[in-house]
Amino acid sequence: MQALDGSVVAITGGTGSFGSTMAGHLLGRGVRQVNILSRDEAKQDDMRRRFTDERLRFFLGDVRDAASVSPAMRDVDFVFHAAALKQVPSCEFFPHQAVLTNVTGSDNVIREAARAGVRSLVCLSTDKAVYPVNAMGMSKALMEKTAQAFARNYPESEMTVSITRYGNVMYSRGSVIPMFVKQIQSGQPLTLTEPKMTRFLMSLADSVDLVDHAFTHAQPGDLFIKKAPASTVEVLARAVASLLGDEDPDLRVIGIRHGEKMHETLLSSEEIVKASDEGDYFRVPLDARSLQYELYFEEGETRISRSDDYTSANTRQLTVEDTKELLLQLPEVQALLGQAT
Ligand SMILES: O=c1ccn([C@@H]2O[C@H](COP(=O)(O)OP(=O)(O)O[C@H]3O[C@H](CO)[C@@H](O)[C@H](O)[C@H]3O)[C@@H](O)[C@H]2O)c(=O)[nH]1
Repeated sequence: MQALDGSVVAITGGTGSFGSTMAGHLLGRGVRQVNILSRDEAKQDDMRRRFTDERLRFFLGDVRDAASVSPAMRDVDFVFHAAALKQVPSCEFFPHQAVLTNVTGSDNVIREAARAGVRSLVCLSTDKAVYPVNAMGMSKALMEKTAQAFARNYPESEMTVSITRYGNVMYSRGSVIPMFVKQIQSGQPLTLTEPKMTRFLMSLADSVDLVDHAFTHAQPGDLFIKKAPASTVEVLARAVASLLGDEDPDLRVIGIRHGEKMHETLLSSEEIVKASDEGDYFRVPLDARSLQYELYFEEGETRISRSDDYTSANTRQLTVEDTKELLLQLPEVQALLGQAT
């Protein structure tokens, strides 16, 4: 168990919603210093003013440029790698940009962190990396492979690299929940891509817990998944509308967007057979075999057992009432309804 108290943590993409929430959480946990690496000086300035905490240090840089990553890694114990291009439609139109940031950039972060003597690095991934159909998911899948290859190829490294994989984070910037809120507030119909499409729903607080868990429990190359319920897009729209007092919202179906799946997969059946169930989490250990498969043949490594994928269609399905309950736990929804605690 590696304690975070008194340690120095670097967060790539540290001004984004994940990164900045994680920073606030870590400051609360008593870390000595948090290095924020990001590209946008205006967002850094906003964050500096918002936090007014001397333990925050800001580094301008881009994960694509290894030389700009290295200063943020100096004397760092833990790294949370959240920098990414993560909008599905924009990555679909500019896939090579996704490769540069999500694959090459991740490789740079892993190398620079290892070189700087970091103890543990957690990479942030997404359900869209499993059986990927869009460029964002494909690039994140390659990021996962890059992290696992580091663990496999450098077993002597002092650094533990692990991965956390999430479903949709509720109320994240540009996502469908704040969009539904705006549509209701301005009296417009709610636009549904496909009413029966399902998504895993997680809060930002849940995702921070998952990173914390990985920092303190990971073995090299581990992949962690938090179990989560799911709802259909229609249920989500009705729940948001109902919270805002509209029990019979006007729904308009606009059709599936570029690169979208009807249902997401958090864990493939191939991963499930290797995973251990740790209560709130699944943990998938690294397949640490080398390329010399014949060495393992005799030991009968193959353990094939039939299993289903863990998907947003077969996890616990939320009703409108369940979804409302989940939404009411979000600080953004509490603020919206004037119930901030
Ligand atoms: O007008 C709209 C827009 C979206 N949706 C649907 O709502 C769901 C959620 O959409 P959105 O909030 O845009 O999230 P996703 O497209 O699922 O992907 C988001 O969530 C991923 C996992 O958190 C992140 O990795 C991505 O960056 C982010 O775009 C999907 O089923 C969409 O089809 C609608 O019904 N109507």
